[in-house]
Amino acid sequence: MDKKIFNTLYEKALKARENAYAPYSNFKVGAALLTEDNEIFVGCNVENASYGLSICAERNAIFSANAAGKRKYKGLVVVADTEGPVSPCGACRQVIYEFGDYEVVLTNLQGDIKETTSKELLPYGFNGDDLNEKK
Ligand SMILES: O=c1ccn([C@H]2C[C@H](O)[C@@H](CO)O2)c(=O)[nH]1
Ligand SMILES: [Zn+2]
Repeated sequence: MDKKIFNTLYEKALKARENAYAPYSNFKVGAALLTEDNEIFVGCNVENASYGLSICAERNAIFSANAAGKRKYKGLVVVADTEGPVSPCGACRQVIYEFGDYEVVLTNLQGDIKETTSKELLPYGFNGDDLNEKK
């Protein structure tokens, strides 16, 4: 990912992380998503007393972009206070995968970086094509 674009997304993700509502895990996560038409949507994790209802930062950002009608992305940056770059959960990998192939940069507060892609994060991923296979 271009350095300038990364820096912008990283700053936005850090800011979104500050808005995380994580009173149960105390694990705050932020995400920033760049659309193909250069808009940025952010997300943070939002937990719930009924733990299973919690939403991750990555899905929050992608759903927010969807709510604005944006479904084509160029890049996603995710940040958390982890020892190495944060690793998205399986549910988020599936949602990230839904919207094509784009750059994903996983980071932490120290600025450690893992550069990957939406496809690479979910090898042999399930996609909508499989739904029509038996027709
Ligand atoms: O990549 C990740 C991993 C975890 N979480 C959230 C879910 C939950 O609120 C908390 C602990 O799992 O962190 C994210 O938002 N993104
Ligand atoms: Zn997740």
